[in-house]
Amino acid sequence: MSARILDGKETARAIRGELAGRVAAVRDRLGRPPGLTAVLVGDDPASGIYVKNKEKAAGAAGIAGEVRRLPGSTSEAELLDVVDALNADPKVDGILVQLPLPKGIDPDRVIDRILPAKDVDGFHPENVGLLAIGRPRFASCTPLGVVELLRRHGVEVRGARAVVLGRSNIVGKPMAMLLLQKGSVGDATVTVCHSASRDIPAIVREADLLVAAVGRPGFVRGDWIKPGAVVVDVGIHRREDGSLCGDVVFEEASEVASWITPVPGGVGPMTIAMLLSNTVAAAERAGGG
Ligand SMILES: Nc1nc(=O)c2c([nH]1)NC[C@@H]1CN(c3ccc(C(=O)N[C@@H](CCC(=O)O)C(=O)O)cc3)C=[N+]21
Repeated sequence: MSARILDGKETARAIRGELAGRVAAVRDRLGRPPGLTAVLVGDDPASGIYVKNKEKAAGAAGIAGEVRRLPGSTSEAELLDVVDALNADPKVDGILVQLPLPKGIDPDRVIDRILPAKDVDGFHPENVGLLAIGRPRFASCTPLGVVELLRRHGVEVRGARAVVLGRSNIVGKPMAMLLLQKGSVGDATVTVCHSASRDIPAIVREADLLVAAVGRPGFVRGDWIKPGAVVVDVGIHRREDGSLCGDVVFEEASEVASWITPVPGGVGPMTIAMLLSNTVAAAERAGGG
């Protein structure tokens, strides 16, 4: 193991601490803390754990975090009514509808219904569009967490050849957009690979920065990594023995990379930290601030 660790757990803790002053200022100005409501439909156990982690982290940052748990039998119309009520609630600055949603509910229709100013996940088309044209408001939390993690470790992205594995709307595409942004966190030369890409190992071997978000355990092998490259692993999978692993074979890649994220303790905690940061930003804008 020669790579240095991009410690997401510690960095997320630091960010929560830094948010405290801004949270206090919101309290002074609005007479209430920033408010975040997560909506969880059904009882997917993994989603339940994530939502609980978010609730805990919100509390630690002085944010009023609430989880609205709805039965798996909830209809799309009922969920849209809940979103409407949260849109209209002045104590709620940020709304997150946990994905995936049960079959029969169209996630696009639900996301489109969230007030863009409360869309702290950054999934609403208006927020995606603002990011695409270089005027980011709320960017998707996972990609945002990745660039923040790199920035705080002094990893230079400018001019780097960045390869993103995966083209999802919530990770791959916004990740590419952020790395492409003009300015401090961006200015990379970005390639996005997906299931139809030819010879992915050859493309990855050119990468100074690799972001793996394919959703397949151990997809990226150590001999794909250019010596000295920076490796960010967005994947999270539970092995049969209960332990967690990512999209990258850590034991192999960490022999070659200069920096690498662990799983767990890398991108996951940063995702939650960015959700809190977006919520505080939403509260700062609330009531014309
Ligand atoms: N609307 C919506 N927004 C999301 O941001 C969202 C979502 N839906 N659906 C599910 C995914 C997944 N996700 C994670 C967040 C934190 C960790 C995290 O903190 N992981 C810990 C380990 C947690 C554990 O022990 O299982 C770590 O990597 O160290 C993981 C996954 C957010 N998601």
